[in-house]
Amino acid sequence: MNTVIRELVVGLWDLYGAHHIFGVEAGYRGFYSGEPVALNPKMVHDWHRKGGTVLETSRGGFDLARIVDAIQDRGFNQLLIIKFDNFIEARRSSSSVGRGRRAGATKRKRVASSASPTVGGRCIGHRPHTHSSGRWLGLPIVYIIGGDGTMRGMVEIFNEIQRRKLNIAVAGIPKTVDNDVGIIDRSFGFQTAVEMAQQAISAANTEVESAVNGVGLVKLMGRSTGHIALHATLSRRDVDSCLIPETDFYLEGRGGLLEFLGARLKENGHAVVFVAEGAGQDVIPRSDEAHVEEKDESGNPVFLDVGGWLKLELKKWWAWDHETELFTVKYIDPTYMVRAVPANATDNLYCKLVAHLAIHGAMAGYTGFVSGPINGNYAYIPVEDVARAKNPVDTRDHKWTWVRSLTNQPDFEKR
Ligand SMILES: Nc1ncnc2c1ncn2[C@@H]1O[C@H](COP(=O)(O)OP(=O)(O)OP(=O)(O)O)[C@@H](O)[C@H]1O
Ligand SMILES: O=P(O)(O)OC[C@H]1O[C@](O)(CO)[C@@H](O)[C@@H]1O
Repeated sequence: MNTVIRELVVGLWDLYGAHHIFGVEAGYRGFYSGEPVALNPKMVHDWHRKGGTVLETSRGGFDLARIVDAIQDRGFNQLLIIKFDNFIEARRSSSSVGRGRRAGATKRKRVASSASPTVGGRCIGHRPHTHSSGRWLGLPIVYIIGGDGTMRGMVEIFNEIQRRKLNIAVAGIPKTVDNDVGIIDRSFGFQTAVEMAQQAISAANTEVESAVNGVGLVKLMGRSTGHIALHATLSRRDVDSCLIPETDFYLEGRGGLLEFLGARLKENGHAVVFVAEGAGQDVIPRSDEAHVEEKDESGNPVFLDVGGWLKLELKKWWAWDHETELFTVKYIDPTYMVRAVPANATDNLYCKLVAHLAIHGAMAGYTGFVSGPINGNYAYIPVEDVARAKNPVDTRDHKWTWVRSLTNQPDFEKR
């Protein structure tokens, strides 16, 4: 996240002469409840080496009318909305607007503006250049970067801006560590998360190889998709079972996980299980019916803790079936560890590419688009398509087949 902000500020500053750039903190609500923070290349120069997000974050707070009012009233000229809380305001120096592709001769209205730049959420904006006549030369651009929820918010902001006939373009960069945004090849931050997950897996392996009948249980991020668990399994190889939201699994009986782990412990004396946090939600007993409805501030379902549940179930199983034998479960939950670190080299470079792609696309007059690679080709994609698209693990494709052959785990098909 910080790398994208850094690249946007430096790109706007150095490539397009945007010298009044501001950041706003704390989410979409920042449009209407926060004050912008002036940013410049000197200030952000080392942000690519920081984890987390310097401009703070939060969920929820999406109030469409107040957000677009803020854009309109505060004289936002160009905005980059990073993640679901960050906006960078920048300014195009010339030309016409096109929906997801360069419009032909769409005439751009020239709007006088001396308003100070506005930024919503964690926005970064700059004071618009004005022509010596005081006329404003550029076209305001709203850039939005974030996960599937952010993309849905972007569609609403874009449609409202269009409805109000505001002379503001909207651009976006998709981002979520789960890599659950569709159409684009991958989200920045995903490869860093997979790399960080290796540390948890190493620890699990070391612990269980040092124990008698040790089971290493690692719960990885992945609410609706198991990409991190899948890629961590393939890159580590010494995983005995990979459980993801896209596949069901069961514990008891023939072909169940417990039968499989019993055989592994008998054969090797230890085993490692990866479970994505969104897996097993339909097998965990829901003692508190109210819990079924729990949502986070953005309306996302709050999942039951599959890692804690599995740890208890494994312990109960062993106590029941092998009460005289030693057994231990080493449970590791690196959830925030894999997300709170600085971007690795690959992601750092990727952040620069998508950030500059978004700036150039917006400055070239595109609107309602998301920038990102499709089959390795960088593209501008209509935001509605990205907001609608999902990116589940395809359990029929080669990668999942590799996981199945590498772990030899059951197919959990109830017979
Ligand atoms: N359908 C929607 N319309 C408008 N705003 C939305 C919609 N869905 C989510 N949002 C808003 O978008 C923001 C981001 O959503 P959310 O918290 O789900 O994170 P996200 O962008 O999906 O990222 P991540 O995948 O990291 O969780 C939140 O402020 C939320 O209120
Ligand atoms: O920061 P929060 O609200 O706990 O969100 C955690 C969730 O965000 C994600 O990292 C997606 O960005 C999920 O994998 C994870 O469950």
